[in-house]
Amino acid sequence: MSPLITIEDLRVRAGDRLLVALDALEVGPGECVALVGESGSGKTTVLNAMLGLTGGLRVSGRVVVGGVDVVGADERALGRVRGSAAALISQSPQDSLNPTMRLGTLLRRVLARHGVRGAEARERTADALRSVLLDPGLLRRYPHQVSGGQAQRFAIATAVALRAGVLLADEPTSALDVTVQASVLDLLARLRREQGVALVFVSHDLAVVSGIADRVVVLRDGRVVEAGPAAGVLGAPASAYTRELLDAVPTIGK
Ligand SMILES: Nc1ncnc2c1ncn2[C@@H]1O[C@H](COP(=O)(O)OP(=O)(O)OP(=O)(O)O)[C@@H](O)[C@H]1O
Repeated sequence: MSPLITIEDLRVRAGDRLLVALDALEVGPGECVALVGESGSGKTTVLNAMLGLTGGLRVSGRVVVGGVDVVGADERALGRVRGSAAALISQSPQDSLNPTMRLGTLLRRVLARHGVRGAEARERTADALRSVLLDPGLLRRYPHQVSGGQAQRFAIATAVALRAGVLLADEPTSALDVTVQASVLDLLARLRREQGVALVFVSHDLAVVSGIADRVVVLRDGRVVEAGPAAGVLGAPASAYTRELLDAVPTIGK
Protein backbone atom coordinates (compact mmCIF):
# COMPACT_ATOMS: atom_id res chain seq x y z
CA MET A 1 0.00 0.00 0.00
CA SER A 2 1.35 3.45 -0.80
CA PRO A 3 2.55 5.50 2.17
CA LEU A 4 0.46 8.34 3.60
CA ILE A 5 3.62 10.17 4.63
CA THR A 6 6.91 10.22 2.74
CA ILE A 7 9.89 12.24 3.90
CA GLU A 8 13.18 12.39 1.97
CA ASP A 9 16.24 14.47 2.83
CA LEU A 10 14.33 16.83 5.11
CA ARG A 11 16.44 19.66 6.47
CA VAL A 12 14.99 22.41 8.67
CA ARG A 13 17.21 25.38 9.48
CA ALA A 14 16.85 28.52 11.58
CA GLY A 15 19.39 30.80 9.90
CA ASP A 16 22.55 28.68 9.77
CA ARG A 17 21.50 26.41 12.60
CA LEU A 18 20.35 22.96 11.51
CA LEU A 19 17.32 22.03 13.63
CA VAL A 20 16.34 18.78 11.90
CA ALA A 21 17.99 16.37 9.47
CA LEU A 22 15.77 13.42 8.58
CA ASP A 23 16.91 11.43 5.54
CA ALA A 24 13.97 9.08 5.12
CA LEU A 25 10.66 8.25 6.75
CA GLU A 26 7.58 6.52 5.40
CA VAL A 27 4.35 5.86 7.27
CA GLY A 28 1.72 3.63 5.70
CA PRO A 29 -2.01 3.23 6.42
CA GLY A 30 -2.62 1.86 9.90
CA GLU A 31 1.01 2.27 10.95
CA CYS A 32 2.29 4.11 14.01
CA VAL A 33 5.74 5.67 14.04
CA ALA A 34 6.91 7.28 17.26
CA LEU A 35 9.39 10.13 17.43
CA VAL A 36 11.23 10.12 20.72
CA GLY A 37 14.09 12.12 22.19
CA GLU A 38 14.80 14.56 24.95
CA SER A 39 13.36 18.07 25.02
CA GLY A 40 14.63 20.15 22.11
CA SER A 41 15.58 17.12 19.98
CA GLY A 42 13.35 18.26 17.09
CA LYS A 43 10.24 16.09 17.44
CA THR A 44 7.73 18.95 17.18
CA THR A 45 9.71 20.56 14.36
CA VAL A 46 9.28 17.36 12.31
CA LEU A 47 5.50 17.40 12.92
CA ASN A 48 5.35 21.09 12.02
CA ALA A 49 7.26 20.39 8.79
CA MET A 50 4.61 17.81 7.87
CA LEU A 51 1.92 20.48 8.19
CA GLY A 52 3.95 23.25 6.57
CA LEU A 53 3.91 25.16 9.89
CA THR A 54 7.50 26.28 9.52
CA GLY A 55 7.17 30.02 8.92
CA GLY A 56 10.50 31.76 9.49
CA LEU A 57 12.47 28.52 9.09
CA ARG A 58 14.23 27.25 5.96
CA VAL A 59 12.95 23.87 4.84
CA SER A 60 14.37 21.69 2.06
CA GLY A 61 13.81 18.13 0.91
CA ARG A 62 10.61 16.25 0.13
CA VAL A 63 7.68 15.98 2.53
CA VAL A 64 4.54 14.42 1.04
CA VAL A 65 1.51 14.10 3.33
CA GLY A 66 -1.76 12.63 2.07
CA GLY A 67 -0.62 13.18 -1.53
CA VAL A 68 0.33 16.86 -1.05
CA ASP A 69 3.94 17.92 -1.49
CA VAL A 70 4.25 20.21 1.52
CA VAL A 71 7.63 21.86 0.93
CA GLY A 72 7.02 24.94 -1.16
CA ALA A 73 3.25 24.33 -1.32
CA ASP A 74 0.96 27.35 -1.54
CA GLU A 75 -1.52 28.18 1.24
CA ARG A 76 -4.37 26.51 -0.64
CA ALA A 77 -2.56 23.17 -0.84
CA LEU A 78 -1.45 23.53 2.79
CA GLY A 79 -5.08 24.14 3.76
CA ARG A 80 -5.89 20.72 2.28
CA VAL A 81 -3.13 19.09 4.30
CA ARG A 82 -4.07 20.75 7.59
CA GLY A 83 -7.27 19.14 8.75
CA SER A 84 -8.26 17.22 5.63
CA ALA A 85 -5.22 15.03 5.03
CA ALA A 86 -3.58 15.31 8.43
CA ALA A 87 -4.83 16.46 11.81
CA LEU A 88 -2.73 17.62 14.73
CA ILE A 89 -3.65 16.24 18.13
CA SER A 90 -1.92 18.38 20.72
CA GLN A 91 -1.13 17.99 24.40
CA SER A 92 -3.80 20.46 25.53
CA PRO A 93 -6.61 20.57 22.98
CA GLN A 94 -8.66 22.84 25.24
CA ASP A 95 -6.11 25.63 24.74
CA SER A 96 -6.66 25.68 21.00
CA LEU A 97 -10.48 25.74 21.20
CA ASN A 98 -12.24 29.11 21.13
CA PRO A 99 -13.61 29.38 24.70
CA THR A 100 -16.65 31.43 23.64
CA MET A 101 -18.14 28.77 21.38
CA ARG A 102 -19.92 25.51 22.09
CA LEU A 103 -18.14 22.40 20.84
CA GLY A 104 -20.93 21.79 18.32
CA THR A 105 -20.42 25.23 16.77
CA LEU A 106 -16.66 24.74 16.67
CA LEU A 107 -17.01 21.41 14.89
CA ARG A 108 -19.60 22.77 12.46
CA ARG A 109 -17.26 25.64 11.53
CA VAL A 110 -14.25 23.39 11.03
CA LEU A 111 -16.26 21.10 8.77
CA ALA A 112 -17.70 24.07 6.83
CA ARG A 113 -14.18 25.39 6.29
CA HIS A 114 -13.40 22.10 4.59
CA GLY A 115 -16.57 22.26 2.49
CA VAL A 116 -18.68 19.85 4.57
CA ARG A 117 -22.09 21.31 5.45
CA GLY A 118 -25.73 20.45 6.20
CA ALA A 119 -26.87 16.83 6.36
CA GLU A 120 -23.42 15.55 5.41
CA ALA A 121 -21.85 17.50 8.33
CA ARG A 122 -24.50 16.21 10.76
CA GLU A 123 -23.99 12.64 9.64
CA ARG A 124 -20.20 12.83 9.88
CA THR A 125 -20.46 14.46 13.32
CA ALA A 126 -22.72 11.70 14.65
CA ASP A 127 -20.45 8.97 13.21
CA ALA A 128 -17.30 10.61 14.57
CA LEU A 129 -18.74 11.03 18.07
CA ARG A 130 -19.84 7.38 18.03
CA SER A 131 -16.40 6.23 16.99
CA VAL A 132 -14.70 8.11 19.85
CA LEU A 133 -17.44 7.09 22.33
CA LEU A 134 -18.57 10.63 23.16
CA ASP A 135 -22.15 11.51 24.04
CA PRO A 136 -23.62 13.92 21.43
CA GLY A 137 -24.88 16.03 24.38
CA LEU A 138 -21.29 17.18 24.78
CA LEU A 139 -21.70 19.35 21.68
CA ARG A 140 -23.80 21.78 23.74
CA ARG A 141 -20.94 22.42 26.15
CA TYR A 142 -18.21 25.04 26.06
CA PRO A 143 -14.55 23.96 26.09
CA HIS A 144 -14.11 24.74 29.81
CA GLN A 145 -17.07 22.48 30.63
CA VAL A 146 -15.39 19.26 29.48
CA SER A 147 -12.57 17.22 31.00
CA GLY A 148 -9.10 16.91 29.47
CA GLY A 149 -9.90 13.38 28.29
CA GLN A 150 -13.19 14.50 26.71
CA ALA A 151 -11.43 17.42 25.00
CA GLN A 152 -8.84 15.01 23.59
CA ARG A 153 -11.60 12.69 22.33
CA PHE A 154 -13.33 15.70 20.78
CA ALA A 155 -10.08 16.68 19.00
CA ILE A 156 -9.80 13.13 17.67
CA ALA A 157 -13.50 13.16 16.67
CA THR A 158 -12.82 16.33 14.68
CA ALA A 159 -10.03 14.53 12.81
CA VAL A 160 -12.34 11.56 12.18
CA ALA A 161 -15.16 13.82 10.91
CA LEU A 162 -12.69 15.47 8.52
CA ARG A 163 -11.62 11.98 7.38
CA ALA A 164 -7.99 12.81 8.08
CA GLY A 165 -5.90 9.81 7.03
CA VAL A 166 -2.95 10.96 9.14
CA LEU A 167 -2.95 11.86 12.82
CA LEU A 168 0.02 13.80 14.13
CA ALA A 169 -0.10 13.43 17.89
CA ASP A 170 2.20 15.65 19.97
CA GLU A 171 2.30 14.30 23.54
CA PRO A 172 -1.45 13.56 23.27
CA THR A 173 -1.73 11.80 26.61
CA SER A 174 0.82 13.53 28.81
CA ALA A 175 -1.71 15.94 30.32
CA LEU A 176 -4.12 13.10 31.17
CA ASP A 177 -4.25 10.82 34.17
CA VAL A 178 -3.31 7.19 33.65
CA THR A 179 -6.77 5.63 33.14
CA VAL A 180 -7.89 8.34 30.73
CA GLN A 181 -4.52 8.03 28.99
CA ALA A 182 -5.15 4.31 28.41
CA SER A 183 -8.58 4.95 26.90
CA VAL A 184 -7.22 7.59 24.49
CA LEU A 185 -4.41 5.20 23.45
CA ASP A 186 -7.00 2.44 22.88
CA LEU A 187 -9.01 4.83 20.74
CA LEU A 188 -5.98 5.72 18.60
CA ALA A 189 -5.16 2.02 18.17
CA ARG A 190 -8.75 1.32 17.08
CA LEU A 191 -8.74 4.14 14.50
CA ARG A 192 -5.56 2.68 13.01
CA ARG A 193 -7.05 -0.81 12.87
CA GLU A 194 -10.56 0.04 11.68
CA GLN A 195 -9.97 3.11 9.53
CA GLY A 196 -6.35 2.64 8.43
CA VAL A 197 -5.32 5.95 9.99
CA ALA A 198 -1.54 6.52 9.99
CA LEU A 199 -0.23 7.84 13.29
CA VAL A 200 2.91 9.80 14.09
CA PHE A 201 3.24 9.83 17.83
CA VAL A 202 5.56 12.20 19.68
CA SER A 203 6.24 11.38 23.28
CA HIS A 204 8.73 11.58 26.10
CA ASP A 205 7.05 8.56 27.63
CA LEU A 206 8.77 5.45 26.34
CA ALA A 207 6.43 3.17 28.28
CA VAL A 208 3.52 4.61 26.29
CA VAL A 209 5.54 4.45 23.06
CA SER A 210 6.38 0.78 23.56
CA GLY A 211 2.66 0.04 23.83
CA ILE A 212 1.56 1.83 20.68
CA ALA A 213 4.36 2.22 18.11
CA ASP A 214 5.28 -0.16 15.28
CA ARG A 215 8.48 1.75 14.63
CA VAL A 216 10.52 4.25 16.62
CA VAL A 217 12.80 7.07 15.47
CA VAL A 218 15.15 8.33 18.17
CA LEU A 219 16.18 11.98 17.71
CA ARG A 220 18.95 13.92 19.37
CA ASP A 221 19.77 17.51 18.38
CA GLY A 222 17.61 17.02 15.30
CA ARG A 223 19.59 13.99 14.06
CA VAL A 224 18.43 10.38 13.96
CA VAL A 225 20.35 8.39 16.54
CA GLU A 226 18.63 5.12 15.67
CA ALA A 227 15.42 3.95 14.03
CA GLY A 228 13.65 0.66 13.50
CA PRO A 229 10.94 -1.66 14.79
CA ALA A 230 9.81 -0.62 18.28
CA ALA A 231 10.62 -4.00 19.83
CA GLY A 232 14.23 -3.77 18.61
CA VAL A 233 14.89 -0.10 19.41
CA LEU A 234 13.28 -0.22 22.85
CA GLY A 235 14.10 -3.85 23.68
CA ALA A 236 17.73 -3.89 22.57
CA PRO A 237 18.82 -0.31 21.83
CA ALA A 238 21.96 0.11 19.76
CA SER A 239 22.90 3.55 21.11
CA ALA A 240 23.88 4.73 24.58
CA TYR A 241 21.51 7.70 24.16
CA THR A 242 18.46 5.44 23.69
CA ARG A 243 19.58 3.38 26.70
CA GLU A 244 19.73 6.60 28.74
CA LEU A 245 16.19 7.51 27.64
CA LEU A 246 15.03 4.02 28.62
CA ASP A 247 16.80 4.18 31.96
CA ALA A 248 14.60 7.14 32.83
CA VAL A 249 11.54 4.85 32.52
CA PRO A 250 10.95 2.77 35.63
CA THR A 251 8.85 0.00 34.05
CA ILE A 252 10.75 -0.98 30.93
CA GLY A 253 14.38 -1.36 29.96
CA LYS A 254 15.39 -2.54 33.42
N1 LIG B 1 10.87 28.77 14.92
C1 LIG B 1 12.04 28.43 15.47
N2 LIG B 1 13.11 29.24 15.37
C2 LIG B 1 14.30 28.90 15.91
N3 LIG B 1 14.53 27.75 16.58
C3 LIG B 1 13.50 26.90 16.71
C4 LIG B 1 12.20 27.18 16.15
N4 LIG B 1 11.38 26.14 16.44
C5 LIG B 1 12.13 25.27 17.15
N5 LIG B 1 13.39 25.71 17.31
C6 LIG B 1 14.49 25.01 17.99
O1 LIG B 1 14.59 23.73 17.41
C7 LIG B 1 14.98 22.76 18.39
C8 LIG B 1 13.96 21.61 18.37
O2 LIG B 1 12.74 22.06 18.95
P1 LIG B 1 11.45 21.13 19.05
O3 LIG B 1 10.36 21.93 19.65
O4 LIG B 1 11.21 20.53 17.70
O5 LIG B 1 11.95 20.00 20.04
P2 LIG B 1 11.09 18.88 20.77
O6 LIG B 1 11.90 17.63 20.65
O7 LIG B 1 9.73 18.84 20.21
O8 LIG B 1 11.09 19.40 22.26
P3 LIG B 1 9.95 19.25 23.42
O9 LIG B 1 9.97 17.80 23.78
O10 LIG B 1 10.47 20.13 24.51
O11 LIG B 1 8.67 19.71 22.83
C9 LIG B 1 15.05 23.49 19.71
O12 LIG B 1 16.40 23.79 19.97
C10 LIG B 1 14.24 24.76 19.47
O13 LIG B 1 14.71 25.80 20.26
